[in-house]
Amino acid sequence: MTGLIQVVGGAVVDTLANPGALLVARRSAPEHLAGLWEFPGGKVEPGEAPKAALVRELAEELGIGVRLGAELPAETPAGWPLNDRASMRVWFAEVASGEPAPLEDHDELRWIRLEDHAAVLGLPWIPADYPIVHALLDSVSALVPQSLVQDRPAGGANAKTG
Ligand SMILES: Nc1nc2c([nH]c(=O)n2[C@H]2C[C@H](O)[C@@H](COP(=O)(O)OP(=O)(O)OP(=O)(O)O)O2)c(=O)[nH]1
Repeated sequence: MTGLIQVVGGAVVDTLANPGALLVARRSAPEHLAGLWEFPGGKVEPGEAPKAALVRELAEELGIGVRLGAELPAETPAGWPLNDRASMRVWFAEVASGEPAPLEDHDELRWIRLEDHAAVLGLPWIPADYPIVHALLDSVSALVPQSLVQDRPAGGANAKTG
């Protein structure tokens, strides 16, 4: 018997290649979560693959088609613990079709700049999401040097071209 509820969430960014902004969603229900921000997504249905569930949830909730990118690595295969019974796996995603709108479960959507860590962390998230948000910010910050290094010779800071 496994009582685990598998939840999937989307870290929807402006572009997967160079993420600068994250789409966050404010829950309108249930009452104890209303007003808190989250990664749009939801529960995987029986027999459904997690990534398919995420694509379905983002279409239902936001009216968008998405391209999924990498998964935000978590410590367990079930992802990030939300409570005793539920864990969430999170994938980066970008909008492939449609315009995000709060069609279901949310009353507001917002694009927030990822470089402004204080603003991102200052939102009232669902409490279980804070470790995920921290990991996401770390992961995106780590992307910047990698992309800057791409055109540089492999020799680091001492490598000179002239
Ligand atoms: N989608 C989402 N759910 C989260 C996050 N953080 C968090 O603790 N949760 C919790 C809230 C809910 O108890 C559960 C997800 O349930 P849900 O209500 O979004 O799932 P669903 O769309 O499939 O809805 P339903 O069929 O149960 O009505 O996970 C998050 O960032 N995103």
